[in-house]
Amino acid sequence: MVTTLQDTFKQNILNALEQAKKKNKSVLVSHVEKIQPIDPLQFYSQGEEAFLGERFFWKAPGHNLTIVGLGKEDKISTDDHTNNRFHYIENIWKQLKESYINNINLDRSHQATGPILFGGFSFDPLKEKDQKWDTFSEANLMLPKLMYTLEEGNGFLTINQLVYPNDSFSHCIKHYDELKNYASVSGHFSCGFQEIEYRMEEKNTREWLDAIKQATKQIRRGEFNKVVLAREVSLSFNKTVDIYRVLASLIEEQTSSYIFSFEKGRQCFVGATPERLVKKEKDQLLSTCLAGSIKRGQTVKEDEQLGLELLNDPKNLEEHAFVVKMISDAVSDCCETLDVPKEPALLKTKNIQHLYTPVKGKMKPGFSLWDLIEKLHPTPALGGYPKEKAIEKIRELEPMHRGWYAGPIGWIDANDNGEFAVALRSGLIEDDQVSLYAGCGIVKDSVPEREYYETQIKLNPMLSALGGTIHE
Ligand SMILES: C=C(O[C@H]1C=CC=C(C(=O)O)[C@@H]1O)C(=O)O
Ligand SMILES: [Mg+2]
Repeated sequence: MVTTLQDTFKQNILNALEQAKKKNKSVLVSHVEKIQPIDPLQFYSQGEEAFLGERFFWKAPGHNLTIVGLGKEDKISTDDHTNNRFHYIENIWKQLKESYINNINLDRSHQATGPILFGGFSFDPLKEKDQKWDTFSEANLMLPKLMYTLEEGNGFLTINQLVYPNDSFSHCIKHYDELKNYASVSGHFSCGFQEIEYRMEEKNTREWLDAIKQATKQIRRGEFNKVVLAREVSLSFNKTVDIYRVLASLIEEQTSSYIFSFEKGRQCFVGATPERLVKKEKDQLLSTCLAGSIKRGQTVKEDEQLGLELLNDPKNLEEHAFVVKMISDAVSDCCETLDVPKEPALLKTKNIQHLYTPVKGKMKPGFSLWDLIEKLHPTPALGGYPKEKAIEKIRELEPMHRGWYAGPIGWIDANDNGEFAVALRSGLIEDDQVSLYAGCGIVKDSVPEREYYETQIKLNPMLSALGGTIHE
């Protein structure tokens, strides 16, 4: 594989063709070039005709990184109903890199350029499948044909092309020229105001409230310490949901969250989550403990008071403490040093404030990003404590199927750098139908009605992006 920022594409194709013929198998050419920054959403929408159902969008909080992928040059997926899926993906990715990327020459100074996998995982591969999530595998990652990266204001275009032994040089060059055209966009995506009508149906609310009562009883009996229980609402719109408007609105409103979309055929999984699962950059590890919530105030003063209340509330501090303990324990084996603040701080999004403890580590050699994901998922911010018991309880008590809600979603590059977030504050869109999900950390002092109110707040980012009403 050859990756370069210079215009050596033709030479790379010649080399790749020679190697493909010699080995009698495909070789990946991943061509990266710096381009004038373009609007990521314009690029995304430009790919609609050719790549609908095979696109992704990812924006990290702030302005540091946005990536948009169009088309699937290769994919790794599994419907394996065991917990082995992270290492399954790791092994196939390793094989892909060995067979395709055999004279790797990456410019390592820019994040998320060259060959990367983007995708996600279901929350629980052992839970029986639900029809709604049929097309989403337990793990689904794609190597895009074409990818735009906006990193710190710099634009890069990556074209990934598998070159086969019988390909002709002219065919390969034509393919490249065609793909490059997708980056010829100008201006900014503007969504304008549009009235959208919808009907909302809450699913199994009574059962959900009962599940909380049952969970708190079992916690008080000492069966386990914490479980996160989620619920679902269904929305029916009077027309097909416009995914660009949803993303544009999330980008504008949810500036401290990861904005993501992953398309699978006619369905699109979208969200704005404030929760990082893990980021790995060389030997630096970052994870986030985010659990414990309170609404935002109407005034600066009220907002500060609510924040202070949260920082001192025993029930929320307990919810948070399980997450800090589990994440610190889970990554400690992989790290030479680990930095975990003793007290949580506040992380505020437009709609909600959370208790927040960042975890930083310097990794020991020999551990991969996949190892970290496997150890961390699900954290007690979306599973519970202890981990296995909590997953069992979710299967038993939660009256719905999570699908990819609360699963890891993100990207990894060819050098094992990457970042995965937890797919919270999310929904599955199919034409004019949307399912939204929100959950709450249940501990011994949880009150069902208060937890219900908390999920209402957590539904608001997606409801607002879809054009819906805010309940606060
Ligand atoms: C499970 C969700 O949020 C988690 C993340 C932050 C705060 C949480 C809480 O306070 O309950 C949850 O653990 C969700 O948004 O669906
Ligand atoms: Mg909570």
